[in-house]
Amino acid sequence: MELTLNEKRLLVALGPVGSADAATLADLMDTRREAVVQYANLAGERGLVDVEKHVSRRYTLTGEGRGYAGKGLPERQVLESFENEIPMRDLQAHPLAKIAIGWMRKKGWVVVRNGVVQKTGNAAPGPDEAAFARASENGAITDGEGVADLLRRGLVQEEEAVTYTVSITPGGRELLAGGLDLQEEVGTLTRDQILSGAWKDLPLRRYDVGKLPKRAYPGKTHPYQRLLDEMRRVLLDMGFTEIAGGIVQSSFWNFDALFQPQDHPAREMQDTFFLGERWPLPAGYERVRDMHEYGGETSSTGWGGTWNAAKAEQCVLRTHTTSLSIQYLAEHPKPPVKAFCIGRVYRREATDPTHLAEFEQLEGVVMDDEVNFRHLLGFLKEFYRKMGFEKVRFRPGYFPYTEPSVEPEVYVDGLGWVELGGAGIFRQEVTAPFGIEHPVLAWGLGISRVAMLRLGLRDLRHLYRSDVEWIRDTPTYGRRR
Ligand SMILES: N[C@@H](Cc1ccccc1)C(=O)O
Repeated sequence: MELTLNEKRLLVALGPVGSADAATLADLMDTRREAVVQYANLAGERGLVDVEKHVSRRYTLTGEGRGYAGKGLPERQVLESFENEIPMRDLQAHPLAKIAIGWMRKKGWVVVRNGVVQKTGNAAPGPDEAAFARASENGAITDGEGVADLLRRGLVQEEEAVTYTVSITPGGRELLAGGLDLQEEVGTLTRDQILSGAWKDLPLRRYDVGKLPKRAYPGKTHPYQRLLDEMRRVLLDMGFTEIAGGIVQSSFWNFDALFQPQDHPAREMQDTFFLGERWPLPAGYERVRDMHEYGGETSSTGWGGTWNAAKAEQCVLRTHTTSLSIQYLAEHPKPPVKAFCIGRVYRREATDPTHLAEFEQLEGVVMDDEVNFRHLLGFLKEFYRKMGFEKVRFRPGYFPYTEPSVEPEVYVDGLGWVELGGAGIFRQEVTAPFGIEHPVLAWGLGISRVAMLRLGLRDLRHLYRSDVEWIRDTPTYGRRR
């Protein structure tokens, strides 16, 4: 490709000197330093110049440092403010006392006896003071003894200065010797030039369209958060109300209200995070108790045995968001209800690429006059389709609170069928104690898995890491339909 005019001008400027830093060249060429670096990089790719980057560090006074400039470090100023000794209480009146006293003692300049500060007679300036004096005088210093101390105290700050040296190569010399056509190039065309066809004869500036621009990294939402927002949008668009609730729940709401027997294995210590706290049982809890013990007023026989109120009062980190669904239903026992919740849940699991002790669930309930199992399957299919999963199937499942119960699965290329949660119709053992008389469709979906699949991750843990590279490289896809 042909040289740009700017590269040619760079070679012409470099010819007599051979090598110069970018700032000098910018003066010579009457342009900005950044522009010179850009031209030099272009010419460098063609082997016409060499570009060398130097990074140097220097240390300049901070605002606080400037405040002491010329007067000395606080400990020196305070030390010089009294003769041989002074009562601590008087010394504390000095405006710099707070900073200075510690340093004076640390440096062995003073000792404190019976509330009196006494000079030790030993107060030679250390390398930090010498460095500070140099910085005060010159405004900046290069690295050296004592600088690290000043840096730690926030009296100086590090600054990086980047300079570039550009040198012409033999290839560049040869080209220059052959003579360069320095005709101005045209970077923009006027309407007239286009209409008259004059553009065909103009020396047009050339662009390398194959070249990638410098990447910009504007702030952006975390890919996982974006997916959660997308799911929320899907549910809101389907007419659902969003609900939320605390992470800490009583066992009553997390288990008992859902007809989970008190000796159910999920209620063991190794599956659930139990907390020391207890919550009082809600009014009307007796109906839940009766349901567990003998089926209450329904045809159910319950689980039998004696229901233990103390066990129900014990708090847990919610193991599923179904604990929120049932509370919402208890407060809204009359149809229609369409509610969902996106929330984090906690289980005592050994952590591995597909299991975490905390993850998100998307939970929902639909209650209405005539809703049935087919509506549930239809809803789940539609939700997954909107999330980009076309192939969905249902396997029979079991949950103590639903009958029938299913486990939805989606098909993912390369992985096969992946289980993504549970769903079903609440049993009368769950609904009756709260006076709910209509069918309730319910589901709880593990959405970290969905996100993992959508984002093409192999490890669930990645979602919760602040891996800046990954966040930068993950494109912000448009919404899927
Ligand atoms: N709570 C179940 C999911 C579920 C919710 C609602 C009904 C049925 C199943 C789980 O965490 O796996």
